Amino acid sequence: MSEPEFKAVGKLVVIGLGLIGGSVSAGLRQRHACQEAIGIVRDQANAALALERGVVDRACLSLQEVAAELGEGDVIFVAVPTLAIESVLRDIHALVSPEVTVTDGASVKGSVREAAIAAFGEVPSNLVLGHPIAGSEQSGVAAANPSLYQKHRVILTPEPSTGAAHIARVTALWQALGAEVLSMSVSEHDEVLGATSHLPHVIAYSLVDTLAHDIGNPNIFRYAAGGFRDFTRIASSDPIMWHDIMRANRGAVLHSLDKFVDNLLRLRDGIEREDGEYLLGVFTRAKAARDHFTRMLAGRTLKDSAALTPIKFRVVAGAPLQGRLRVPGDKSISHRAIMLGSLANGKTTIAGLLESEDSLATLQAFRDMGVVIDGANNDATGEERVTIYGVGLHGLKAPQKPLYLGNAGTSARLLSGILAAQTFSSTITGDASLSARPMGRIIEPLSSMGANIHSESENLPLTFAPAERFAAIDYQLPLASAQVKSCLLLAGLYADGVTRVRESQVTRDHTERMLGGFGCQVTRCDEGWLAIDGGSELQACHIDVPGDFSSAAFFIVAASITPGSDILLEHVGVNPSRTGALDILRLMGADIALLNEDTAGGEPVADIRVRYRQLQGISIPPELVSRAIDEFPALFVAAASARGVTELSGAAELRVKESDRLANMAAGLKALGVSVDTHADGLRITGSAMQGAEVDSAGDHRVAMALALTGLCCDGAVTVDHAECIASSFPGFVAQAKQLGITIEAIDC
Ligand SMILES: O=C(O)C1=C[C@@H](OP(=O)(O)O)[C@@H](O)[C@H](O)C1
Ligand SMILES: C=C(OP(=O)(O)O)C(=O)O
Repeated sequence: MSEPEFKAVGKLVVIGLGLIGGSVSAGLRQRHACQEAIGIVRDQANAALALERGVVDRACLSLQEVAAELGEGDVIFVAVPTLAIESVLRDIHALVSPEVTVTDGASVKGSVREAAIAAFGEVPSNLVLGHPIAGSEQSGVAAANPSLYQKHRVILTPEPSTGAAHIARVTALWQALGAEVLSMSVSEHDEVLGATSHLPHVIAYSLVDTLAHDIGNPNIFRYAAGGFRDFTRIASSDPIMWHDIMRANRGAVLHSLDKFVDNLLRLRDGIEREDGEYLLGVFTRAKAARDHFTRMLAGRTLKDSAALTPIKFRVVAGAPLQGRLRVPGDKSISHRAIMLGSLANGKTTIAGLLESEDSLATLQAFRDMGVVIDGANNDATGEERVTIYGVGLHGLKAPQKPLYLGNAGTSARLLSGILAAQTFSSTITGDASLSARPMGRIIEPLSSMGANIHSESENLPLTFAPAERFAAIDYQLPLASAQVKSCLLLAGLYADGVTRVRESQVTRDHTERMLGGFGCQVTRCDEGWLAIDGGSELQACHIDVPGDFSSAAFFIVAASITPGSDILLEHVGVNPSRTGALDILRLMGADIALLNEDTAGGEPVADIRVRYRQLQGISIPPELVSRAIDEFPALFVAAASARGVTELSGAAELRVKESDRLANMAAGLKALGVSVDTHADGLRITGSAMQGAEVDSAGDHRVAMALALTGLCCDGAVTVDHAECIASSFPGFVAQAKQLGITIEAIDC
């Protein structure tokens, strides 16, 4: 490694060369990030070992030997067991200049602060308390590892009086070791660590101790398989250190331990009573939480899409598209299957559920309301299935925290219809994009049913309080929206009387169809009114989710614009209320055939064969707009590669999707040299040759995937920034695009 231009610290003195202290010293030495690393050790044997292993430049038996050499810029790192810290701090107070920065690595911060007050009479401004979250069950200088802190977190707990220069120096020290530095208060730190680190150690020690002593059977360890080994790894940690930690953080550890014992007793009771549902509830909730946590650690989180690992797409024109594949499950149908399965009586199974950020947000929301959802697991045929143990219309439980719906508009609006009618309060939140989307469209009709909804300027967060009365309404939809229609049909399940809704344009009818599958008929009355009876119970069923037409649309356009292409997309949902894009593309001259037409779970499905044919610009018939609403980003790319002009009007809704899709697609296409004029509710695109450039998804999954398609007909590569947002609907987009022969790379930023 090359020598850095400046040293993070001057001289480093580590008092206590165990795993923690030894790794700091070895790491800074290896990175040439300190002038000299000096270890203060107990005895000659440890001194010799530390020197031999290259952990320090110099080893001494007492601080006194080096104290006089130290001044501003130097750092003393205290890494002795927690209960020995006070006497070390007394030595430092007596021997060392207050200009020297002092820090520590103890797991409990409250007791170190008390030790400092006992030793110095206060927490001195040169003492920066810290804790690296990078322990291991190994101990001693022999375990010192220069990379131990790489990509780990270090929590500093500075006091208001701590000197800024000292904090900066300690921060630089940890950053030089590759760690991420966070800051929190002493009490917050001890509470969090009590629950997440100290409690698991108590449990691991206790479990091994129970098996070792109480059962008294030596064979027990001989046959202890993976589970035991994985679970008890930390019971091999240094007993003295953990003895000290438990005593030092007694209050917080007892608090977490009481909660755990209480939960364990309830689990014991559930096992005794053979309460399968309770056991499954605990286990599936725990598995979901643990999987969520694993995803978070991997940087793939159901959180703000800003927290996903950033990627760019790079696409270049290449060979024709060839081959066949099945796109993942339909997003709209997946949301509804989770919702209705949760509200049904009995066990619903779902095959082909979409596992994307949006649908998983819905799934998590119902888990947060006490619904047991298991899977996806392989069934006997090898197919992945999700099982939902429905709680009935009135069985949801109050969530303990706001329901976080990420980027999912469908989830927010449909769920609102359900939450507005519950007897408990709840709040829904979302990422920045979802928080900017209009919610007045559902607040207004739900409020007229009696719902009690609070929001600032009709945006998320929305808070639902129990309604005094919840009554059916007749509602003529003022805009074309399947989400609003579905929200009201779901609310209608809970309302007194018959709820009626009427739409003036066709929108997707998955809710109506699926309610029928759950045994609750939505009646189609005269003059286009849909009616649902309040109090209709839902009966669990099996749902087969077809491939998502909106995801397939990207490949349909890709094959239509790439000369020589011929692809087959299998088992795609072709519900006529969704396939306006097929009509539009056919009007433009596309060669698309539906084969093997069938139904699955009450939805029409087919294999879609697409062959290249030169497209022509058209004026898009207004009656097709609501049936093609999500496919416009892809259709705009078809228009850009077509001969002539394509015009669209009556599509103002595109401005309030995950982003303003008219503006963002126009910006992307213009950057490639296409002539695009936008107006309030549409645009005009003149097909032309395109030049590769860097374009931006604006965090919108459909814009990201549509702009990627432009690379197929550009002269030069197209790079799409902020492409990680595709996880909302189609996490496997790149892999499937490659499978069809598209030359696309996802580049980590
Ligand atoms: O009901 C649904 O599943 C959806 C309806 C449409 O939204 P609007 O109802 O806002 O048009 C669509 O854009 C969205 O992707 C999914
Ligand atoms: C608009 C979309 O979804 P939602 O409204 O559920 O965020 C979409 O997927 O294009």
